[in-house]
Formats: sequence, structure tokens, C-alpha cells
Amino acid sequence: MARICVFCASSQRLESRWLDLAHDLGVEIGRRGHELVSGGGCVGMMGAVADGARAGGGRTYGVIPQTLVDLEVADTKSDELVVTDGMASRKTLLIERADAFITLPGGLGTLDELFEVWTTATLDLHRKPILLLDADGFYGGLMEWLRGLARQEFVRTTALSMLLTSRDVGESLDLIEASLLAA
Ligand SMILES: C/C(=C\CNc1ncnc2c1ncn2[C@@H]1O[C@H](COP(=O)(O)O)[C@@H](O)[C@H]1O)CO
Repeated sequence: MARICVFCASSQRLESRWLDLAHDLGVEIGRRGHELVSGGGCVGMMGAVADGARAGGGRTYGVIPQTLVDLEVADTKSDELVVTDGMASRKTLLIERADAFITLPGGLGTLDELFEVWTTATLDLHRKPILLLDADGFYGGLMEWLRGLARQEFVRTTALSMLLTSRDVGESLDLIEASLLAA
């Protein structure tokens, strides 16, 4: 069993294909016996992945700041919900709790979380696998831009190679499980 943290969109105005993707990933995390670690929200893809994990028989662990609890967007169905005093302490707890990270399509919050776990990995502050689930080529533009940064020596190619990528839910979890087994 691994504790897999999923970063994804909180927006409530998304096409159903993104909510379905998050739900499918959650179901597969639960079905494989893993715990879902998440930002503890019940809206958008965040709610879909958590509901999916529970539907698949998995345990869910959420970490959410009090400000978002006050806005009534907390995943109150979570098996364990930790409330923090701010966004920074929330992110620290998420990173400490998880064994691995998967990033689904998302906006600024999702990108912030991806870059935090990725930069800390490049600094060898942790050795937890990080995977970008690039469904429908959502992250194609970002990856192309990052490869350009590597060509110009702003980013090390070893940093780029730390990021696992896949376009598929099952393959993403296969890659994470293989990486955890190899560690
Ligand atoms: C009040 C509304 C939405 C609530 N917003 C959030 N709820 C929970 N977690 C959030 C929220 N906004 C950001 N986060 C964290 O960042 C990621 C999602 O951010 P994005 O900008 O939507 O990509 C997510 O992983 C959370 O940890 C009204 O709609």
C-alpha cells in the first residue's frame, strides 16, 4: 500500500471529461489498495478523485486550511481530514504524508504544488516519485516550454528526467508502483 498524493483542479466549471479522469484515477488508486492523499477539497476534480478513491475501496486522507473549511469546500466524507492554519503548512503536510505524487490537469494551485514537489526533489530534499498525468496532451505546451529551458541551460536535463509522464491512468499507477518498488 502506498500513500499517493494527487494534485488537481478545484474549478467547478470544467468539462465532464476532466471530472471523469479524476474519478477514474481515484477508483484505480482505491482498487489497488492505496491511500489517496489530497488537498481535502470536495469541489471540481478534487472532489471527483476523492469520491472515486472511496468508491474503489480506498482510504482518503485530506489536508485543508481553515479558510477553505469556512468556505464549505472541505471533503467532509474524507476518512481523515486534517485542518491547517494556512496553505503553506498544508502543502508541507501533504508532502510529508505522501510516498508519491500524481499531477492531473489543473490551474495555478495545481502548478504550484507540482513545482514545489519537483523543485524539492531536485534539491534532494526527498526522493519520492512524481508523475505528470498528461491526459489529452493537457501539459504539452508546458513540457515543450520546459524542454526549451533545458536547451538554454536554465533547467538541468536531470531535473526533467525526474518527472515521470503518462497519458493513461493504469500506466501512471504502474509507473509509480515500479518506482516505489525500485527505491
Ligand atoms: C471556494 C472555491 C473553491 C475552493 N478552492 C480550493 N479548494 C481546495 N483546494 C484548493 C482550492 N484552490 C486551490 N486548492 C489547492 O490547489 C490545487 C487546486 O488548485 P487549482 O488552482 O484549482 O488548480 C489543489 O490540489 C488544492 O490542494 C470556489 O470554486
